[in-house]
Amino acid sequence: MITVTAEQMRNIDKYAIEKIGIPSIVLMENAKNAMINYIPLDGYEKYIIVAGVGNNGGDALAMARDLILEEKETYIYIAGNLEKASKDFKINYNILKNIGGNIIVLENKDDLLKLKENLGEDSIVIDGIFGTGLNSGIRGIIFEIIDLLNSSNAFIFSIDIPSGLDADTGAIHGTSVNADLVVTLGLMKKGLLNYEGEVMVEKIGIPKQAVEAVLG
Ligand SMILES: NC(=O)C1=CN([C@@H]2O[C@H](COP(=O)(O)OP(=O)(O)OC[C@H]3O[C@@H](n4cnc5c(N)ncnc54)[C@H](O)[C@@H]3O)[C@@H](O)[C@H]2O)[C@@H](O)CC1
Ligand SMILES: [K+]
Repeated sequence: MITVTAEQMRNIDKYAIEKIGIPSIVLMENAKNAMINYIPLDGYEKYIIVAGVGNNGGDALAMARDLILEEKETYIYIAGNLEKASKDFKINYNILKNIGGNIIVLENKDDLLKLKENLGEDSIVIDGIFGTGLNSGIRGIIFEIIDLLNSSNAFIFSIDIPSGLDADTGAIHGTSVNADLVVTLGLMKKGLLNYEGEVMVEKIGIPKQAVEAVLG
Protein backbone atom coordinates (compact mmCIF):
# COMPACT_ATOMS: atom_id res chain seq x y z
CA MET A 1 0.00 0.00 0.00
CA ILE A 2 1.32 3.45 -0.95
CA THR A 3 1.67 5.76 2.08
CA VAL A 4 2.35 9.51 1.84
CA THR A 5 3.25 12.53 3.95
CA ALA A 6 0.97 15.57 4.16
CA GLU A 7 3.24 17.48 1.79
CA GLN A 8 3.22 14.68 -0.77
CA MET A 9 -0.59 14.51 -0.61
CA ARG A 10 -0.84 18.28 -1.00
CA ASN A 11 1.45 18.14 -4.04
CA ILE A 12 -0.54 15.26 -5.57
CA ASP A 13 -3.78 17.23 -5.05
CA LYS A 14 -2.09 20.29 -6.56
CA TYR A 15 -0.91 18.37 -9.63
CA ALA A 16 -4.40 16.92 -10.20
CA ILE A 17 -5.89 20.44 -9.95
CA GLU A 18 -3.30 22.55 -11.76
CA LYS A 19 -1.73 20.18 -14.29
CA ILE A 20 -4.58 17.78 -15.04
CA GLY A 21 -7.35 20.34 -14.58
CA ILE A 22 -9.65 18.73 -12.01
CA PRO A 23 -11.26 21.63 -10.11
CA SER A 24 -10.52 21.40 -6.37
CA ILE A 25 -14.23 21.62 -5.56
CA VAL A 26 -14.74 18.45 -7.63
CA LEU A 27 -12.15 16.65 -5.47
CA MET A 28 -13.93 17.95 -2.36
CA GLU A 29 -17.32 16.74 -3.61
CA ASN A 30 -15.77 13.36 -4.51
CA ALA A 31 -14.36 13.20 -0.97
CA LYS A 32 -17.79 13.94 0.47
CA ASN A 33 -19.47 11.32 -1.71
CA ALA A 34 -16.97 8.71 -0.53
CA MET A 35 -17.24 9.61 3.16
CA ILE A 36 -20.99 10.11 3.48
CA ASN A 37 -21.52 6.36 2.92
CA TYR A 38 -19.82 5.73 6.29
CA ILE A 39 -22.35 7.87 8.17
CA PRO A 40 -25.38 5.79 9.22
CA LEU A 41 -28.61 7.67 8.48
CA ASP A 42 -30.34 5.73 11.25
CA GLY A 43 -29.27 5.07 14.79
CA TYR A 44 -28.29 8.63 15.69
CA GLU A 45 -30.50 11.44 16.95
CA LYS A 46 -28.12 14.30 16.24
CA TYR A 47 -25.49 14.87 13.55
CA ILE A 48 -22.80 17.22 14.85
CA ILE A 49 -20.42 18.79 12.33
CA VAL A 50 -17.32 20.52 13.74
CA ALA A 51 -15.50 22.30 10.91
CA GLY A 52 -12.26 24.27 10.69
CA VAL A 53 -12.04 26.99 8.04
CA GLY A 54 -9.74 25.12 5.62
CA ASN A 55 -10.59 22.40 3.11
CA ASN A 56 -10.93 19.76 5.83
CA GLY A 57 -13.75 21.95 7.12
CA GLY A 58 -15.01 22.32 3.55
CA ASP A 59 -15.32 18.53 3.33
CA ALA A 60 -17.29 18.57 6.59
CA LEU A 61 -19.67 21.27 5.33
CA ALA A 62 -20.32 19.25 2.16
CA MET A 63 -21.22 16.26 4.34
CA ALA A 64 -23.51 18.50 6.40
CA ARG A 65 -25.34 19.45 3.18
CA ASP A 66 -26.13 15.80 2.41
CA LEU A 67 -27.34 15.23 5.98
CA ILE A 68 -29.64 18.26 5.78
CA LEU A 69 -30.99 17.00 2.45
CA GLU A 70 -31.71 13.71 4.25
CA GLU A 71 -33.70 15.74 6.83
CA LYS A 72 -31.32 14.78 9.65
CA GLU A 73 -31.12 16.91 12.82
CA THR A 74 -27.84 18.61 11.89
CA TYR A 75 -25.79 21.08 13.96
CA ILE A 76 -22.85 22.84 12.33
CA TYR A 77 -20.12 24.39 14.49
CA ILE A 78 -17.27 26.43 13.01
CA ALA A 79 -13.93 26.30 14.86
CA GLY A 80 -11.86 29.13 13.37
CA ASN A 81 -11.95 32.61 11.88
CA LEU A 82 -14.34 32.83 8.90
CA GLU A 83 -12.25 35.67 7.46
CA LYS A 84 -9.44 33.15 6.92
CA ALA A 85 -11.70 30.59 5.21
CA SER A 86 -10.47 28.80 2.09
CA LYS A 87 -12.12 29.19 -1.32
CA ASP A 88 -13.74 25.76 -1.26
CA PHE A 89 -14.83 26.14 2.37
CA LYS A 90 -16.67 29.32 1.34
CA ILE A 91 -18.47 27.58 -1.52
CA ASN A 92 -19.91 24.97 0.82
CA TYR A 93 -20.53 27.49 3.59
CA ASN A 94 -22.53 29.66 1.19
CA ILE A 95 -24.66 26.70 0.03
CA LEU A 96 -25.46 25.78 3.64
CA LYS A 97 -26.51 29.36 4.39
CA ASN A 98 -28.82 29.26 1.36
CA ILE A 99 -30.52 26.04 2.50
CA GLY A 100 -31.04 27.27 6.05
CA GLY A 101 -28.17 25.39 7.71
CA ASN A 102 -28.00 25.90 11.50
CA ILE A 103 -24.43 27.28 11.82
CA ILE A 104 -22.76 28.42 15.05
CA VAL A 105 -19.25 29.92 15.13
CA LEU A 106 -17.55 28.72 18.34
CA GLU A 107 -15.97 31.84 19.88
CA ASN A 108 -16.64 31.78 23.61
CA LYS A 109 -17.62 29.67 26.60
CA ASP A 110 -21.35 30.07 25.93
CA ASP A 111 -20.89 28.70 22.42
CA LEU A 112 -19.04 25.71 23.87
CA LEU A 113 -22.08 25.01 26.07
CA LYS A 114 -24.24 24.94 22.92
CA LEU A 115 -21.91 22.28 21.53
CA LYS A 116 -21.73 20.34 24.80
CA GLU A 117 -25.52 20.09 25.16
CA ASN A 118 -25.70 18.27 21.82
CA LEU A 119 -22.98 15.71 22.59
CA GLY A 120 -24.27 12.37 23.87
CA GLU A 121 -24.31 8.71 22.84
CA ASP A 122 -27.20 9.50 20.54
CA SER A 123 -24.94 11.90 18.59
CA ILE A 124 -22.43 11.28 15.84
CA VAL A 125 -19.66 13.86 15.43
CA ILE A 126 -17.98 14.60 12.11
CA ASP A 127 -14.52 16.02 12.84
CA GLY A 128 -13.47 18.39 10.05
CA ILE A 129 -11.31 20.72 12.14
CA PHE A 130 -7.87 20.01 10.68
CA GLY A 131 -6.48 17.62 8.12
CA THR A 132 -3.11 17.83 6.33
CA GLY A 133 -2.97 21.58 6.94
CA LEU A 134 -2.34 21.44 10.69
CA ASN A 135 0.72 23.66 11.05
CA SER A 136 1.29 24.15 14.78
CA GLY A 137 0.26 23.03 18.25
CA ILE A 138 -3.44 23.26 19.01
CA ARG A 139 -4.29 25.87 21.63
CA GLY A 140 -7.09 28.07 22.91
CA ILE A 141 -10.73 27.36 22.18
CA ILE A 142 -9.95 24.61 19.63
CA PHE A 143 -8.08 22.76 22.39
CA GLU A 144 -11.24 23.03 24.53
CA ILE A 145 -13.48 21.91 21.66
CA ILE A 146 -11.42 18.74 21.13
CA ASP A 147 -11.50 18.07 24.90
CA LEU A 148 -15.31 18.34 24.80
CA LEU A 149 -15.54 15.90 21.90
CA ASN A 150 -13.18 13.41 23.56
CA SER A 151 -15.00 13.53 26.91
CA SER A 152 -18.40 12.91 25.31
CA ASN A 153 -19.95 9.52 24.55
CA ALA A 154 -20.59 10.51 20.96
CA PHE A 155 -19.30 8.38 18.06
CA ILE A 156 -16.55 10.37 16.34
CA PHE A 157 -15.82 10.20 12.60
CA SER A 158 -12.69 12.09 11.49
CA ILE A 159 -12.21 13.43 7.98
CA ASP A 160 -8.81 12.49 6.50
CA ILE A 161 -6.90 12.67 9.81
CA PRO A 162 -8.04 12.91 13.45
CA SER A 163 -7.66 16.64 14.11
CA GLY A 164 -4.47 17.33 16.04
CA LEU A 165 -2.61 14.29 14.77
CA ASP A 166 0.50 14.80 12.66
CA ALA A 167 -0.22 13.25 9.24
CA ASP A 168 3.46 12.31 8.82
CA THR A 169 4.43 10.93 12.22
CA GLY A 170 1.20 10.32 14.15
CA ALA A 171 2.46 12.65 16.88
CA ILE A 172 -0.12 14.68 18.81
CA HIS A 173 0.18 18.46 18.46
CA GLY A 174 -1.19 19.66 21.81
CA THR A 175 -4.26 17.48 21.72
CA SER A 176 -6.05 15.32 19.15
CA VAL A 177 -9.45 13.87 18.46
CA ASN A 178 -9.97 10.26 19.63
CA ALA A 179 -11.70 9.15 16.43
CA ASP A 180 -13.68 5.91 16.33
CA LEU A 181 -13.40 5.89 12.54
CA VAL A 182 -11.09 7.80 10.18
CA VAL A 183 -11.59 7.94 6.42
CA THR A 184 -8.38 9.23 4.87
CA LEU A 185 -8.59 10.71 1.38
CA GLY A 186 -6.69 9.67 -1.72
CA LEU A 187 -3.79 7.73 -0.18
CA MET A 188 -2.91 6.35 3.27
CA LYS A 189 -1.03 8.88 5.41
CA LYS A 190 2.17 7.70 7.11
CA GLY A 191 0.97 9.11 10.44
CA LEU A 192 -2.08 6.82 10.47
CA LEU A 193 -0.27 3.49 10.12
CA ASN A 194 -0.39 2.80 13.87
CA TYR A 195 -3.63 4.61 14.67
CA GLU A 196 -5.65 2.70 17.29
CA GLY A 197 -9.04 3.59 15.77
CA GLU A 198 -10.40 2.18 12.50
CA VAL A 199 -8.82 3.75 9.37
CA MET A 200 -10.23 3.43 5.82
CA VAL A 201 -8.74 4.86 2.62
CA GLU A 202 -11.09 6.25 -0.03
CA LYS A 203 -10.31 7.37 -3.57
CA ILE A 204 -11.37 10.88 -4.55
CA GLY A 205 -10.71 10.77 -8.33
CA ILE A 206 -7.00 11.59 -8.44
CA PRO A 207 -5.45 10.13 -11.62
CA LYS A 208 -2.37 7.93 -11.29
CA GLN A 209 -0.37 10.48 -13.34
CA ALA A 210 -0.61 12.89 -10.37
CA VAL A 211 0.66 10.23 -7.94
CA GLU A 212 3.52 9.21 -10.28
CA ALA A 213 4.48 12.84 -10.90
CA VAL A 214 5.00 13.41 -7.18
CA LEU A 215 6.15 10.02 -5.90
CA GLY A 216 8.10 9.02 -9.03
N1 LIG B 1 -6.73 20.13 -1.99
C1 LIG B 1 -7.92 19.65 -2.31
O1 LIG B 1 -8.54 20.00 -3.31
C2 LIG B 1 -8.54 18.68 -1.41
C3 LIG B 1 -8.30 18.76 -0.02
N2 LIG B 1 -8.97 17.94 0.82
C4 LIG B 1 -9.10 18.24 2.24
O2 LIG B 1 -8.33 19.38 2.54
C5 LIG B 1 -7.57 19.13 3.72
C6 LIG B 1 -6.39 20.05 3.74
O3 LIG B 1 -6.98 21.35 3.71
P1 LIG B 1 -6.13 22.65 4.07
O4 LIG B 1 -4.81 22.58 3.41
O5 LIG B 1 -7.03 23.80 3.81
O6 LIG B 1 -5.83 22.52 5.63
P2 LIG B 1 -6.77 22.10 6.84
O7 LIG B 1 -8.19 22.21 6.45
O8 LIG B 1 -6.23 20.82 7.34
O9 LIG B 1 -6.46 23.22 7.97
C7 LIG B 1 -5.93 24.39 7.60
C8 LIG B 1 -6.62 25.50 8.35
O10 LIG B 1 -6.39 25.37 9.76
C9 LIG B 1 -5.55 26.46 10.20
N3 LIG B 1 -4.62 25.88 11.19
C10 LIG B 1 -3.62 25.01 10.98
N4 LIG B 1 -3.02 24.67 12.15
C11 LIG B 1 -3.68 25.35 13.12
C12 LIG B 1 -3.58 25.44 14.54
N5 LIG B 1 -2.64 24.72 15.20
N6 LIG B 1 -4.43 26.24 15.22
C13 LIG B 1 -5.38 26.94 14.55
N7 LIG B 1 -5.55 26.92 13.20
C14 LIG B 1 -4.70 26.12 12.51
C15 LIG B 1 -4.90 27.00 8.95
O11 LIG B 1 -4.62 28.36 9.13
C16 LIG B 1 -6.01 26.81 7.93
O12 LIG B 1 -7.01 27.80 8.06
C17 LIG B 1 -7.26 17.66 3.68
O13 LIG B 1 -6.96 17.16 4.97
C18 LIG B 1 -8.57 17.10 3.12
O14 LIG B 1 -9.50 16.88 4.16
C19 LIG B 1 -9.98 17.07 0.25
O15 LIG B 1 -11.13 17.85 0.11
C20 LIG B 1 -9.56 16.54 -1.05
C21 LIG B 1 -9.37 17.66 -2.01
K1 LIG C 1 -10.06 15.99 10.67
